[in-house]
Amino acid sequence: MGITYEDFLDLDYEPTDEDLVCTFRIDPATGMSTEAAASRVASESSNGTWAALQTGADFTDMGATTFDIDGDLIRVAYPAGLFEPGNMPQVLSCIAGNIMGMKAVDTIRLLDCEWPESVVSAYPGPLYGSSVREEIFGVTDRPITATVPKPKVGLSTAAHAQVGYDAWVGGVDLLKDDENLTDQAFNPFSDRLTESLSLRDDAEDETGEKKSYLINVTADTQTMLDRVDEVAAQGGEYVMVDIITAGWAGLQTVRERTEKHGLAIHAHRAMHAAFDRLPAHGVSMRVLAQVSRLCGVDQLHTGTAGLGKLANEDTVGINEWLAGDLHGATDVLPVASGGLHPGLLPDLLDATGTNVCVQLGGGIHGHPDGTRAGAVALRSAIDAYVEGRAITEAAEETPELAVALDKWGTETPR
Ligand SMILES: O=C(O)[C@H](O)COP(=O)(O)O
Ligand SMILES: [Mg+2]
Repeated sequence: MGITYEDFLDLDYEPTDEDLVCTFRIDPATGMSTEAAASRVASESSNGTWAALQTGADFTDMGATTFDIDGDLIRVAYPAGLFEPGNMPQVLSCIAGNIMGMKAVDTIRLLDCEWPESVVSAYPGPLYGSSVREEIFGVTDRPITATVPKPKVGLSTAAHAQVGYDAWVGGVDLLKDDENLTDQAFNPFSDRLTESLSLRDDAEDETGEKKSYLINVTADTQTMLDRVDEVAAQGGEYVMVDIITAGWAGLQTVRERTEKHGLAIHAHRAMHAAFDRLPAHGVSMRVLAQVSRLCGVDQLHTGTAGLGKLANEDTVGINEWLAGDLHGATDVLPVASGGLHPGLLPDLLDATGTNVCVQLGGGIHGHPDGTRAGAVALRSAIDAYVEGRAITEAAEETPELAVALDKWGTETPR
C-alpha cells in the first residue's frame, strides 16, 4: 500500500513549534468533499501527488498535514525540514505552487502564514525597517513623505530631477521613481541618479532637512546589483525594487548587496493584484507582505485603507502584522500610496497611525499651482495632523493647502 492523499489529513494532529502553518480558503471541485480537497492541498504542496505511490524506497517524511477544517477554511502544517533555509522561491513553490492550479479545487486562497523561528531565522529581515524615519531623516513624530513625478514615464532626466527638487524644497522627504521607470532612453538610470542626487544636495542646503531618493533599480539580478553599487558609490541611501515583477530570488540577492553598503530597500508591489485582487483565489497581500519582510525590505506599499485609487485588502491588519513580533525580525515601514491627496490624510492617518510613509503623486503634481505648491500642501497637512490640528485650520495659514482642499475635498479618486 503506497502513500495516498488521504494520508495528509489528520484532524487530531497538533502542530509543533517547528511547523509552518498556513491557512487556506478552498472551494472543492464538483464531486470532491472538503476533506478530500483539503488532503490534496497538503499532499500536492509537500511530498504527494494524485496517485498512490509505490516508489518502494526509503525516504524522509516531509508530508504536510491538514489538521483543521472549519467550513471553507483549512489549516495545513508543514514540517520545517521541507524548506531549504533562506530560499524563498522554494518555500513558495511548496505553499503557493502547484496547488494554485490543481483541479481538485475550483479556487484556493493562501490567506495567512504562521512562521516558525526555525524558518524565520534563515532570512535577514529588514536592515532598518521603520527606523529609517529616525536613522535617515532624524524624524520621530511624523510620517515621512514621498512623491513620484508624473507623468510617470517620459520626463527627461533634467525635468524629472527638477520636479524632485521642487517637491523636496516644498517639504517632501523622498523623491521616488515610478514602477515602470528604470533605464529608458528618455531618462537613463545613471544620468538620473547623478542629477537627482546633485539637486538633493541643493535641496538639503536650502531647507536644512535631510532629503533622499528612491531610485528604481529593477532589472535582471546582475544589473540590479550593479545599480545598487552605483547608488552607494554616489551617496544614495535607498534603492527601490519592484519586488513582484523582479521576483523573490532577485530581491534576496539585492538584500545581500544592500547590507554591504548600508542601503535601505523601498519595495513597490506592482503586479501584486494578479495574486490578491480576486478574494477567492491566489495569495493574499498579507502573505506577500510577510514574505517581503522575511526577504528584508525596509518599506513596502500596503495600500491606503480603501481611501485611494487602488483596490485594497486589509491595509491596517497588514500594517499591524508588519509592526508585530516575528521572532526578533526588524519591522517594515508601511507605505500608503495610490490616489492620495491632502484631503484624505486625516482619515488615512487615523486608520494607519503615523509610523508610515505617505506617497502622493497626482496629489502633488496635480495641484493647480504646480509641484512645489502641492508639496507645501502635503507637508502642511501632515504637520497639522501631528500637531492635533484640523487641516482646514492649517489651510487658513497655508494657501497651497486651501487650494488643494478646494480642488479635491475628501473625494476618493478612481
Ligand atoms: O507608484 C506609486 O505609488 C504611484 O505612482 C502612485 O501615484 P499616485 O499618487 O498618483 O496615485
Ligand atoms: Mg506608480
